[in-house]
Order: sequence, then structure tokens, then C-alpha cells
Amino acid sequence: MDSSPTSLLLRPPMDTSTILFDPSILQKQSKITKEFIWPQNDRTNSLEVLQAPLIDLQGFFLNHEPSILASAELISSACRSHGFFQVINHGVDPSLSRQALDFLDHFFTLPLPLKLRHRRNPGSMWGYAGAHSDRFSSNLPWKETFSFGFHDTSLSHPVVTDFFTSTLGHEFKQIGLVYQKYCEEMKKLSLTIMELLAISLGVERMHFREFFEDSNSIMRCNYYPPCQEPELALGTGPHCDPTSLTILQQDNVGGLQVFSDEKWKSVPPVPDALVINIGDTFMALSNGKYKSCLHRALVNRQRTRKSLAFFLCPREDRVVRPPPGMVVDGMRKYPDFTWAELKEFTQKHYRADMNTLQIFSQWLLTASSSSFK
Ligand SMILES: C=C1C[C@]23C[C@H]1CC[C@H]2[C@]1(C)CCC[C@@](C)(C(=O)O)[C@H]1[C@@H]3C(=O)O
Ligand SMILES: O=C(O)CCC(=O)C(=O)O
Ligand SMILES: [Fe+2]
Repeated sequence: MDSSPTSLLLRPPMDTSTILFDPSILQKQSKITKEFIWPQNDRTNSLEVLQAPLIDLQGFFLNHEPSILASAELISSACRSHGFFQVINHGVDPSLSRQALDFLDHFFTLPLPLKLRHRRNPGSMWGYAGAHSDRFSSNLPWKETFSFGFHDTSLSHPVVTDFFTSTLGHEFKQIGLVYQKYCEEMKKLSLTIMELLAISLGVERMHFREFFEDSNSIMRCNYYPPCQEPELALGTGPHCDPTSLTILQQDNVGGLQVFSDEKWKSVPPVPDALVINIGDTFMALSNGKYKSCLHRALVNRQRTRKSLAFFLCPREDRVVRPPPGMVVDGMRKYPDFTWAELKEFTQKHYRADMNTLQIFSQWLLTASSSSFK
């Protein structure tokens, strides 16, 4: 851990009004404070379990055409309704997955002052955040997060390992190597899924793989401490990921829910499976044919819950535009945009929720029409 005086001096002072999300203190209180209490209609629940396909990718890797077409059919149906499915036999080494999940404890169990040394800078996504209390003042999520970027570079510059050692110190090098390898595996898997999505949409099989080849993605580590009033709080509020595709590894605690058929439905953890959900950017790439998955995460009284979310994003300056086959009679559902524009919108202007893409599209069109005046 870098404790050199300059690292302390370089940190801007926390605003005194910012709530400190310190689970070791908060959990001793009998009630949660108002900032963590969500509106009733965000907390409705059903006891239903989401019915979503579990896609076995072994057939794809064996290039077994009937299996590939059957998987594409299941994916098409799921993505047209709620944008969610799971995959098994995905090729990611189970011991790597286990390490990546277990290693979260190494950072998140550090004393809060040490974590705060690595808090996210305003305007940046990278680093530590506690309940996003530096960004929002109500409907705070009951979670700590640690986020970093991933893109392919030469092995001499493994961006994730470098981030861990330069940010957290050389004692985190081994952990950084694990997350570097994990992100490389997540990217490989996301490109496989992009091929399956292309097949399921009837577009040229390599179209989306090529679109995301030079992706610039986001890794988000989620740490949800136990909560004394879990029925009033949310670990992550209702939202669609603004990104393109999310590969989520959840631990065995449970809490992920998807909104489908007007109800919140649970997604019980499936051992060795990875959760896949469509994000706003891919919904735009499909011209609205595939739905960006509306989901949230619950917390509980007893157990800390952990999850790892890999958010696939295109190179920031690539224009997000559906392939010709997805546009019928010239009808476009969303304007052209770049991921850089949508990312900035969610980081500087609008808290991502279930309406992000709609509001962003209106904002973009208003901005462009005013610039023509
Ligand atoms: C581009 C992003 C913004 C968020 C992280 C990635 C993809 C998911 C987004 C998020 C998780 C959606 C819910 C609200 C949010 C503020 C959060 O709870 O963390 C979102 C992330 C963010 O803005 O940091
Ligand atoms: O932790 C989870 O199960 C979901 C997290 C999530 O939706 C996100 O980080 O975008
Ligand atoms: Fe999400």
C-alpha cells in the first residue's frame, strides 16, 4: 500500500458533507439512515425465479452447427424479451474465477482510511467508491465498489496489473496478475458471445466481433456488506447497464434480480455459470430488437455478497450504429452516438437507471439541433 506523503497530499480532501460508507460502523446501528432508503416502488418484490436459458457453449467451441443454431434461437428469444441469459462450459478456468472472487476480500476488508486513499477522482471511473456517496445524496446503493479499465496491449504493458501495482502498491502485484488474466478471459468470452449474438440476429457472423475487437472495457468489483434493514435498502438500484454486454460472476449468496413480465424475479446463483446481460449500447446496435436488461441487486442481514461485472464497451470513438440488416424501412430507434458520449452522459449528467438510453437520445438530439441554430 502506497503510504508515501505525496499520495496523501495528492488526494483532494473529502467534502465534510459526504457520507462515509463505513460498514464496520453502519452495521452497529439499529436503523439505516434516510440516504440509503429507496422509494417503495423500487423495492417491490415477487417470490418468482427468472426463467432464462442456460447456454452450454461447448457446442460452439466444437463448431457443432446444430448446437450453435439451437443456442442462437434460445439467445434470440431471451434477448427479445428481457436481455438476459447464462452460459456454462464457457472456457474460463474455474480456479481463476474463484481467485478473482476471493481476492475481493483482500482490498475491501482493508480499514476505510486505506481504501479512501484510492477513491475515485471526480470525473474518473477508476478506483474505490463507498455507496457512491461522493456522487449522489439519496437512494445510495448499499455497496462498495472498485473499478478499473481493461484493453488489450502488449504483454509488456498489462494495463490491469500496472493499475493494481501503481495504485495499490507492489504487494498487490499477484492480485493484479489474476485480474489481468481474468479480464483477458472475459474479453475472449465476450467476443464469442458477440458471434452468437450476430448469428441470432441474422447479421454477418463476425460483424460484432470485429466491432468490439479493439474494445475498451470496464471491470467493476462489487462488495455488498450485510444490511440491518435489507427490505428498505438496495445494493444496486434498478438499472440497465449503459454498456454493450455485461458478464457477471456472482458468488453463492444470491440477490441479483431481473425485471420481467412486470415483476422483479430472482436469479439464483448457478455454480460455474456466468450471467450475461444486454446493455443499452447493444440494444442500440440491434436497433432496439434486443432489450437492455433491467436489473438490480438486493442485500441481506447476514452475509456479504460479492460480484464481478465485466462491461464490454467499444473503442470510445466508434460510432454506435446498427448494421444495415437491422434497419427496416430506414426506421432508426436511436441516433448515432459514440460510447465516449454515452459514458460521459452517465458520469457527468445523468445517473444510469432504466431510462438512460431514452433520455440520452433526447439530450443528444436537443444538443445537436441547438448547435445548428
Ligand atoms: C458505464 C457504467 C456506469 C455504471 C458502471 C458502468 C455500467 C453500469 C453502471 C451502473 C452500475 C448502473 C447503476 C448505477 C451506477 C451509478 C452504480 O450503481 O454503480 C452505474 C455505474 C456508474 O455510473 O458508476
Ligand atoms: O451485483 C450484481 O448482482 C449486479 C451488479 C450490477 O448490476 C452492476 O454492477 O451493474
Ligand atoms: Fe448492472
